[in-house]
Amino acid sequence: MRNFSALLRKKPFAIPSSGVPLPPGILVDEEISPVYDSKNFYPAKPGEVLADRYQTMVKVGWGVSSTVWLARDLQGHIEEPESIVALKIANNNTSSAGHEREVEEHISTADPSHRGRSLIRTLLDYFEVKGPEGSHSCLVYMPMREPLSMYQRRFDDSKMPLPLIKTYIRALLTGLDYLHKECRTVHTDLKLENIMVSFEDPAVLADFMENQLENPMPFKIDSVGRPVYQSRNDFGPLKSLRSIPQLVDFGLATRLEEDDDWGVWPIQPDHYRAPEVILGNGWQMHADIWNLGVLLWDMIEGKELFRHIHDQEGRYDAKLHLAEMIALLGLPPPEIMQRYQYMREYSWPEPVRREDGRICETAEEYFCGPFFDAKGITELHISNESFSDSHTILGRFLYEDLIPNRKLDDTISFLEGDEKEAFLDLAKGMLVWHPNFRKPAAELAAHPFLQPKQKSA
Ligand SMILES: Nc1ncnc2c1ncn2[C@@H]1O[C@H](COP(=O)(O)OP(=O)(O)OP(=O)(O)O)[C@@H](O)[C@H]1O
Repeated sequence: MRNFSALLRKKPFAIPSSGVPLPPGILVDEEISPVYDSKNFYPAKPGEVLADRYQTMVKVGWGVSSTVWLARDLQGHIEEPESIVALKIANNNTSSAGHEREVEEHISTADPSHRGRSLIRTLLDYFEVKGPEGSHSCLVYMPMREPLSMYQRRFDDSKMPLPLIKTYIRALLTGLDYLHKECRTVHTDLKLENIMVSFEDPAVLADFMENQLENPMPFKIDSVGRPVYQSRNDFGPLKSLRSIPQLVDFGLATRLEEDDDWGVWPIQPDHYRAPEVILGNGWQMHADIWNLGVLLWDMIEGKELFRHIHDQEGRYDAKLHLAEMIALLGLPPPEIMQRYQYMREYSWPEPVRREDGRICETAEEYFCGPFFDAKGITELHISNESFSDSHTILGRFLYEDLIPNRKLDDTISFLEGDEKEAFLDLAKGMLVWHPNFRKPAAELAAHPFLQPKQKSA
């Protein structure tokens, strides 16, 4: 029997394969990465049909081990409106796409009725494509407008309006509530680039795609003959503020099924790293709450909270980071110190390689500890100007001279009065040394600071 719906399927159309050639000497997109190896990337070109279904049109992003393309979905009736998807085409040598797929499939099915699920990017489809040097996993997603880092820059002074920021924070917390409670998954890599914003109006995407046909991407051919296209991801000015944020990139996410499952290896971008990760105390979902707590400054102030975490050569320095945490939050409580001393000797199940190539077996080696005095119980009363109360702790911080004179309350310039107080109250529920005393995502989402203001009659 003939399959009539297949006959009426959308057809690939001619797509100009490239625009202006770029000089071979300049590095384009993924080529910038120090670990770039051309043969690992799929040589995607505009106009090709992958998996007999997706016609690639324009490259919109790249990472160290993937490129991201917008593509027409040819499935569906010829008269149905065009459907555009985003394809993340992974390198042939990476297992992270398989892991990402597994986690995202779990997230899609854990509880489809939860409000937070729609605030997390999930997979639409998955397939493999053969390249000249092996097989590449392709993850298919809804197309999104841009990462939050780019969206922010569309506003004066890169500051989104406060009511909008509040809505976004509430949405991200609702997403995290789903991820933590229902999916028992830790994202581990929350940053503005991993929060993507949806299209506020379908016309934005339609106009962009139209424009690509008239004005194709510049490209170059690299030294081994692979075409490298220069990605385009500027979808132009906002038509409205009707976008919603989604948490993306689950390549490093970790599932912790049981209450006593712990992650021990290093996670999180340097600025957003939770203290339990640096101290080697083991981490769970609460590490994401710290991470988002730090990210609030990027969203509200347009600046990072931690300012003194790099040494003079610009390398991340964990002792500086802990010193700044102490300045902003006071000293860690005794339970954290006890656990730190107890875990210091703990070797990871597998060694971890640092960026500088050193192989490390413990958190202390990795982050260049020790950080606190191990000599029994030491009573230390801090009474310098930067601390209002005195604390009693186990073990002295070994780098007291590095503690900067900063207070959390002074880090906020964008808010005043009651708004500032309410914001700090929210943040102080997230930036807590003891992970168990950080508030869970659902409780934080209901915080008064995040609730829309009632309009007076
Ligand atoms: N659904 C999407 N719609 C539009 N653009 C996207 C989408 N997903 C990703 N991108 C673009 O591609 C870029 C890279 O995507 P993503 O963050 O998923 O990869 P990555 O994790 O950085 O890659 P890698 O794992 O290879 O390092 C994003 O910063 C964004 O610009």
